[in-house]
Amino acid sequence: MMVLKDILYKVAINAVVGSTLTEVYAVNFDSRKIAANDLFVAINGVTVDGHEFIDVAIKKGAKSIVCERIPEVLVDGVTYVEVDNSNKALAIIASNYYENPSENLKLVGVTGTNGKTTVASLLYQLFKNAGYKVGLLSTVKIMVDNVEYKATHTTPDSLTINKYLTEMSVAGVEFCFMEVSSHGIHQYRTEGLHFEGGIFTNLSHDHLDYHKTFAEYRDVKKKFFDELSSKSFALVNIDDKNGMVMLQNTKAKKYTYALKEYADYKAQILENQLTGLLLKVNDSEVWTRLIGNFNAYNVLAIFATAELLGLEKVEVLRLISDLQSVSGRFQYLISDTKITAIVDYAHTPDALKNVLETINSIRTKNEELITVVGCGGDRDKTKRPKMGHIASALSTKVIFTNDNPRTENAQDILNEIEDGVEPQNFKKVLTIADRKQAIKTACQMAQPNDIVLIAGKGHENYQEINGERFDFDDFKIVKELLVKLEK
Ligand SMILES: CC(=O)N[C@H]1[C@@H](OP(=O)(O)OP(=O)(O)OC[C@H]2O[C@@H](n3ccc(=O)[nH]c3=O)[C@H](O)[C@@H]2O)O[C@H](CO)[C@@H](O)[C@@H]1O[C@H](C)C(=O)N[C@@H](C)C(=O)N[C@H](CCC(=O)O)C(=O)O
Ligand SMILES: Nc1ncnc2c1ncn2[C@@H]1O[C@H](COP(=O)(O)OP(=O)(O)OP(=O)(O)O)[C@@H](O)[C@H]1O
Ligand SMILES: N[C@H](CCC[C@H](N)C(=O)O)C(=O)O
Ligand SMILES: [Mg+2]
Repeated sequence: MMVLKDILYKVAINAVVGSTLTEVYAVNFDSRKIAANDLFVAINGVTVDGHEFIDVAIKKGAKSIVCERIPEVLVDGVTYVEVDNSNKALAIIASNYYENPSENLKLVGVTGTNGKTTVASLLYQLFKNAGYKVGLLSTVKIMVDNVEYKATHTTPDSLTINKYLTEMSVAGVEFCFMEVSSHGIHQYRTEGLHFEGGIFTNLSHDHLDYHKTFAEYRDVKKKFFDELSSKSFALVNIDDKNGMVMLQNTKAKKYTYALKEYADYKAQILENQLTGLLLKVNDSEVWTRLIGNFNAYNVLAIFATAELLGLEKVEVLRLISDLQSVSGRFQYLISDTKITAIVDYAHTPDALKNVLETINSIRTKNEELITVVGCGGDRDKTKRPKMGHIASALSTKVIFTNDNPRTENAQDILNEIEDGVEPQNFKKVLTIADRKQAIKTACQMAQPNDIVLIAGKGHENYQEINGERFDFDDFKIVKELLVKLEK
């Protein structure tokens, strides 16, 4: 329980009607979850306007309302607080309500189009192996040291973030690594958090349904670095031309990493195999089980972050060589019949291109690369032909199939993917809407030493069709099919 006035500390307020001495039992932004004496924050969302639910919230017992427009008809005994942006206010309220848990641990945010889950999860793993209590907020899962929770978002809402950070701080967690998505920044989910450091992996095409232009998408990411404090570090991939943009206005201490450009942290790929990478990181050699050029960037980011957080270089190198790959990120198995199946979360044109180029750099000419891929519904449509083009150009055979159609017509999505296929590649393409059937066909087509790539869903254990989630796990399915085919 807290007094409204204290919960509103540092919130930019335009107007108040009622008393700020009102007691607040809990904070919520969903009227359906309001209980007696709660504070309801009305948010003008993407689909509906939370202001329409102020009455419902009051009927359910809300005694304080934070909103962008004070309603014309007021209810006695209720305090109304007007702010410019409810999402932003909610984040500051969340920090106040949970007593600023981000200040009790070292919080590092990872942002960029690809590699956030990989970098954050591997940092969690590395610091755990170094003997620390660690937290993780990621697309795949949330970890409060050893306790696992289901993740619903890449970056949860600000109340949820602060709730988990509190749990972490109570559990004695010293370091927390979290993914910071562009939606998260744009909706102020990370506003007001104290970050010890920020990492920028790269920027390429994604979410242009939500952010409209690439410049807007880039500037949202940049805002995260603009808001870091002078005591924090900003670590950016300088081989990506947007790396410098991220550093432009930050007050944080600036560090760069790169494979190509001059940088504070440099890596060179000495060997690139299906079993791992041999890297030269600054002056030291290190072997990692992670596969593919892009993972050289991820490993370098991890090395730099661990050093910036105070770990010894020799120790960090040893820990890097012990890292296990992240579920659904280039996760592979080799069947008894010598077919290699790879499950990867590549769901953007850039990630798909990287994964295919990596496989092509490893496989020999007479081995086929059969790719099974689709695109999610209710998401950026412009990436569909691009992914169709890339998949068909860089594979020897490709089967287009459903990802998560969500509320869209699955066939329309497949048509849009096919639109990107160049005429000379038509002969490589099959379309099998049913994902399981598509994976099965790929496995049946594969000969010994061929590679089957199943891209787009990675760790996901469901397929969402018309708002309903069905059990579906690419890795489990391909594993079972390959075993069956062996018999
Ligand atoms: C498009 C988007 O980002 N939507 C997020 C947004 O919801 P919204 O704006 O649609 O909410 P809304 O339904 O319009 O409702 C507006 C407000 O009215 C309230 N409401 C609504 C109904 C009611 O009866 N009573 C009530 O009070 C709602 O609680 C809400 O506060 O705010 C919600 C609360 O924080 C999020 O859960 C929700 O994420 C949805 C589920 C989602 O799918 N988001 C994806 C796109 C996302 O955020 N992805 C990124 C990762 C992207 C990446 O790959 O990088 C992520 O960080 O997860
Ligand atoms: N540093 C990188 N650069 C380019 N591609 C990468 C990089 N790291 C991983 N990838 C590719 O992108 C895919 C997604 O990786 P990851 O899940 O780590 O990204 P993410 O940023 O967390 O994605 P999301 O936005 O969905 O949370 C991987 O499966 C791999 O194909
Ligand atoms: N975080 C991403 C994941 C996309 C994964 C892909 N399988 C899809 O469903 O589009 C998003 O929500 O856009
Ligand atoms: Mg992620």
